Formats: sequence, C-alpha cells, structure tokens
Amino acid sequence: MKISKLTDSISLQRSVEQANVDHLTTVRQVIEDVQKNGDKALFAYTEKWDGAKLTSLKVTQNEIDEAFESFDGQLIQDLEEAATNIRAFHSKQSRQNIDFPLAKNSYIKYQITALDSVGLYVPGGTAAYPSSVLMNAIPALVAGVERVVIVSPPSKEGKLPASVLVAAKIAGVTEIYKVGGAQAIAALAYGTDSIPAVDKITGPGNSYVALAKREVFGKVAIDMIAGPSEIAVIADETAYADEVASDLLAQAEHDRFACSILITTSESLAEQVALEVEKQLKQLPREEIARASIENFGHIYVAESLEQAIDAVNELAPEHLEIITKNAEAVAEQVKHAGAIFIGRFSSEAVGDYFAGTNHVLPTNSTAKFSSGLCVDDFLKKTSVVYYSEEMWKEQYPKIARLARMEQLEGHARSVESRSWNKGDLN
Ligand SMILES: NC(=O)c1ccc[n+]([C@@H]2O[C@H](COP(=O)([O-])OP(=O)(O)OC[C@H]3O[C@@H](n4cnc5c(N)ncnc54)[C@H](O)[C@@H]3O)[C@@H](O)[C@H]2O)c1
Ligand SMILES: N[C@H](CO)Cc1c[nH]c[nH+]1
Ligand SMILES: [Zn+2]
Repeated sequence: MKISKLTDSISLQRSVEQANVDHLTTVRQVIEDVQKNGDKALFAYTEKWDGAKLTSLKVTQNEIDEAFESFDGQLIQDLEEAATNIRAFHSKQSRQNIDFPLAKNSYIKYQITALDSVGLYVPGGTAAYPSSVLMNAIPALVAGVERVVIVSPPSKEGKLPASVLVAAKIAGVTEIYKVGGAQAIAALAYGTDSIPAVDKITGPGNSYVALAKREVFGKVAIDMIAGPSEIAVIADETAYADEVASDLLAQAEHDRFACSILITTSESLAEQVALEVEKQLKQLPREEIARASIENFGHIYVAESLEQAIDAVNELAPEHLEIITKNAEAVAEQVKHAGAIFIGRFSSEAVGDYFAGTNHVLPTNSTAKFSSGLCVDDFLKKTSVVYYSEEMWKEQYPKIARLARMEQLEGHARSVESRSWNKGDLN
C-alpha cells in the first residue's frame, strides 16, 4: 500500500471518475432500452451480464419457502437476531409529527404518510448480500410502506442466493425479481410488464447501479448515491497494525473500486499496516478484487497531528470512519462528515455491516457531506396542513394581500380577499 505524508489534497474521488464516464454511457443506453423494450431488454441484459437465461423474473413463493427450509438453522437464527437489532434501532426513529396550534382555533401541522411503493436494490454481482435485504427492508416496513419490492441479480443458474431469499422471508418481503444492475433500476423507475414501477428506489450497488439511480432521479425518488464501499481509519500508535489492516481489507474485498484509507499519526504504524495488508491479502478468497482495490485506491497517510487527520476526514466525508486512538469518543465528536463512525478497536465496521442495528446503506464518494445513511425517514413523506378559522382569516388576510401585491401577484391578493365577497356567509 502506498504511504505518503498527509497534504491538503486527499480525495475519495477515485480515478473511477474516468471509468464512470464509460459506465455512464452504458447505463444511459440500458435505461433507454428498458424504457423502450421492457421485459425483453431485461432478459437480454440478464443473459449478457449475469449469464442467466430466464423466462420469468419473479421469484415464486415456492422458491422462497424451499430456500428457508433447506437453510442452515444457526444462520437463520443469526439473521433473525440481526433483524431484531436493526428493527429495534429503526423503530426508535421518529415519525415525529409537529402539531402546531395557532390563535383562534386554527392550526398548522405535518401529516406524515408512508410511501406507497419502494424498490430495494440488493447487490449480488460478485457476492450475495442478505444483510442488505435486512438493511433496506426493515426501515421500509417500519415506516409502513405497502408495496416493498426487492430486485437482485441472479446466478448463472437463474436463481437468487438462498441467503437472500431467507433474509427476505425474515424481513417479510415477498415481491422479489431476479434482475440486477442498471436494468433493474430502469425497470423499477419506468415499469415493465413484469415489474410495475415504484415511487422510490433505495439500496447500495456497484457503480452501474449507483449511476443508474442518479439517472432516474426525478422520475422516482432515490435514497442517496451508495456506490462502491469506502473506509477511512484514523489511528494512532495505540492501534494494532494487524487489526487495522484487516479493517482496510474488509472494504477492499467488496469491489475493485472500493477505497480504503488509513490516516495515522504514527509512522511506524503506517509501515506495519502496509506490510500486514500485503500478508493478509493472500488469506482472502477474494484476493484478486481486494488487491485491485488496494493497489488503485488504497492509501496510507501519515499526519502531523490528530487535528490534521480530523480535518482531512471532514474533507473526505468517507462512507465509514473508524477511530482507533486514545480518547476515540472525543475524536468522534469532532467529525462532521462521515456516513457512519465506529469508535474504538472493538467496534470494527463489520459490527455495523451486519449486526449492531445501525444501517449499512451509506453515502459514498464524499456525498456524506450532504447525505445520511438509510433510515425510516427515507420511506416517509411529510405533507404540511393548514387550517385557518374564519376569525383567523379575517384578522390576517389584509397582511397576506399586501404581501401578494408586493410581489405583484394580484391574483393571490384577490384570492385571499375573495372570502369577503360573499358577506352573507360570514358571521
Ligand atoms: N455504499 C453502501 O452502502 C454499500 C453497501 C453494500 C454494498 N455496497 C457495494 O455494492 C457493490 C456490489 O457490487 P456487485 O458488482 O457485487 O453487485 P451489484 O449487484 O451491485 O452489480 C452487479 C450488476 O452489475 C451489472 N454489471 C456488471 N458488469 C457490467 C458491465 N460490464 N456493464 C454493465 N453492467 C454490468 C450487472 O447487471 C450485474 O447484475 C460493491 O460495490 C459494494 O462495495 C455498497
Ligand atoms: N460494507 C458494506 C457497506 O459499504 C456493507 C456490507 C454488507 N455486507 C458486508 N458489508
Ligand atoms: Zn462491508
């Protein structure tokens, strides 16, 4: 792994930027094709990129039940416990209503409603992500969304992994389609004969998925740009090099475009971590992916001070931030921009990826500067409501009419005044 001194300019904007341009061209063609040719295009792309020849996209109840019955009992228990933790944390998230009484028996408020339909993207190109089923579906169901749809790419045999179907059953989702990538996002946005369109698409995926979500935004809502995974670790001389290396590799193994960055105040830790990464890479079954990610987008920076490291992280706004230093909680309080923070050596990112109860669908590519991780609010809408009594209107309408005329909007002024035209109806 490359080691250099921390300067002002470090970035998560991977040189994928160039690759993204190519990916974007593909993504735009795919979306146009799905819009025009519907299911036919879905079948063609599924054969091209997933190697599966399908004649129908929908997973049957039978397939879900069979997967559940033949699945490892211990893993079902573990998934159920993870689901319980995720549900507990997300159930605490507010559907906070603001009831705001005004004078003269009037009021304004928010009316909070769940979205009617959402499409959850569950990645599956190079690995199965049952954990992403739970992370997407539980907040949607806690919010009260009626139609919750999962899309995920099938294997060459035309199947979804049993683990994904089991997690869907545990979460309580039954509408599942075997389609992934940009074509799945296009289908959810525009609808096809097999897949009726949804109102919002959430969930993580590779750069094709993330770009496709960005392209269909406006036709549907999206949660955020949750692309190839990232981690930044701030560590000082108290950290263990082998532990830090294992955390960097845990992200690198997700994707060739994943990004793992260590910022440390200890030169000696920097050197040891670099050696450890090389050693541990060989122990990973996904060595090839992890190595490509580390070689292209992995970096160790030596900072002059903890303050410099924190400033750099706030500039990076990484998807995940681990803090393995003395007084790590105090350091965490100084972080403004990160998708999720993991404090201390016993809270490695994998704890949150699977189990703690926080959400692992998180903003990447520095979008944590303005986006949050997936939560119940992503599946809710707030409609403002206004009720003015006649007395309230009588007192306020001249002010409102004046403001309208200030904007030279005579129609607005007349509209608020018009209630005085029919005097017979007033008290
Ligand atoms: N940010 C987050 O919250 C988060 C969470 C979990 C996973 N992830 C990320 O999800 C991603 C999972 O990636 P994945 O690839 O394993 O699965 P994926 O499901 O995201 O993508 C697989 C699909 O990509 C499409 N594709 C592959 N090669 C293509 C090509 N050459 N042209 C057009 N389309 C192509 C195919 O349709 C395929 O079905 C990783 O990047 C991982 O880091 C992110
Ligand atoms: N680290 C991923 C988010 O970037 C989430 C995940 C799922 N499974 C394992 N990890
Ligand atoms: Zn992970």
